[in-house]
Amino acid sequence: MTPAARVQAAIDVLDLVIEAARTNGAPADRLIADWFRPRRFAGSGDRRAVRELAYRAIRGCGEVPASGRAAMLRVAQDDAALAALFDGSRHAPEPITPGEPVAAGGIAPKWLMERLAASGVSEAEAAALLDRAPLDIRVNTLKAGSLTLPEGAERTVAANGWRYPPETRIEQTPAYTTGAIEVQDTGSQLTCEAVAARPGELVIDLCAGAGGKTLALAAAMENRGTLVASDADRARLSRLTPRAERAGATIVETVLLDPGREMQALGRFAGKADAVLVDAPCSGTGTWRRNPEARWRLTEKQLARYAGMQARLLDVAAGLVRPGGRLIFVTCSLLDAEGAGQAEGFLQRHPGWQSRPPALPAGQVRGQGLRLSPFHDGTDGFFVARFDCV
Ligand SMILES: C[S@@+](CC[C@H](N)C(=O)[O-])C[C@H]1O[C@@H](n2cnc3c(N)ncnc32)[C@H](O)[C@@H]1O
Repeated sequence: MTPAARVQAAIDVLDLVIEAARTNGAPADRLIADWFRPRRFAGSGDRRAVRELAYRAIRGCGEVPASGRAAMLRVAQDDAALAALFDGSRHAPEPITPGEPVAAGGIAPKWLMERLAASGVSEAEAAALLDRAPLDIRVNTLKAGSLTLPEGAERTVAANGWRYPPETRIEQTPAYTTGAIEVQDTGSQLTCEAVAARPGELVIDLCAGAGGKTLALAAAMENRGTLVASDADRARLSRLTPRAERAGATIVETVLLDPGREMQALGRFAGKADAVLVDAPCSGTGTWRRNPEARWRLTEKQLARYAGMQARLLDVAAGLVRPGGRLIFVTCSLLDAEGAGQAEGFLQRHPGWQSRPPALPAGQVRGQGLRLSPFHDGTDGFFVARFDCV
C-alpha cells in the first residue's frame, strides 16, 4: 500500500471504530484485524502503519469524532507530512478543503474529565492514561527453572516483573510458549501481590475472567492449597483452563457463577476463605492505554451500573472470608466511584472489618486504598484496597 492509501485505510477503519463506539460494537483491535482479513494484499508493514495511524487519531480525540476523516484531519493538523498525503491520488484521501470539519482534540469526554478531576486526577495524569503501554511480563515461578529471558528486558518493581519495549514480539519466544513467562501489566502483578496469597491457603479469585490474576496467585501459592477461580462469563472462564495448564498451575478449580446468585455455587466456601480477590467489573479508565476508544463508549449510566455491581460483589465476597481472613478489592479505574468511594461504602456496610491498605512498592494513597497510575507508576491504572475480617 502507498503511504496515502494507508491513511485512507486508517480513515475507513476509524469509521468502523466510531460506529462501534456508538452502538456498543466490537473493540478497535478486533475491528482492525477484521478489516485486514479479506485484504490479503496488505503486508505486515501496512497493517502496523494503519493501526498506528488509527490509534493516533483515537488517542487525539476526547469526544467521539463525527467521522474517521474528521479524526484523521485532527492528526494532520499537527503533521504536515501526513496532511500532504491527502492528495486525491488513487486510493488516497480526497484533498483537504478549506473549512472542512476537523474533530476536536482532548483527553476524554467532558463528563468523564469532570469525574476524573473530582477523583483527584490531574489533567497530566489523565493524559498519561492515553500513553502507549510497554510490554510487561511476569516470570512464572512455577515453570521458570532454566529460563532464559528474551533480550531487552528491564526489571520492574513487581517481584517477578520485567519490562520490554511495546513493540517486542514475545509470543514466539520459547520462554512464552513453554509458560515460563506470562504477559501481565506491572500494576496487575502488584494487585496480585496485594493478595499476599501463601502456600496451603484457600484463596478465591471471585471475578477471575480468563485467569490473568489467577495464574499469579497459583505461583505465589507454589501450587499448594486451593485456588477457586470463579466468573459469571462462561467463555472467559473456559479460556482459563488451557492457560493454567500451560502455566503449570495445578491447584485451580473453576466455578461458573450465575450473576445475582453467586452463593449458590460458592456456598461450600462461605466463611472459609483465607483470602478473596474481587477484581471487579469496571469502566476500565485505567486501561485506556490499551483500548483508548473505551472512553468514547462509557456513559454515566454504565458507570453507575458498574459501581452497583462492585458493591454487590464486595458483599458476596465478605460472606466467603473466614474470621481473620482478608478481602482484596481491585478495579482498573481511577474514578473514586469505583475505588475510594467503594472502599468507604464497604466499611460502612461491614463495621466488623478493618481497612489495611496494602504495602506495595508503587502507588499513591487514595482514601482507604492505593491508586496506581501510568503517570505516577508507569503501570495501568488501578485501585486496590484490603479489608481484614476481624
Ligand atoms: C476486571 S474483569 C476480571 C479480569 C481477570 N481477573 C484478569 O485478571 O484477567 C471482571 C470480571 O468480572 C466478571 N463478572 C461480572 N459479573 C460477575 C459476577 N456476578 N460474578 C463473578 N464475576 C463476574 C466478568 O465476566 C469479568 O471477567
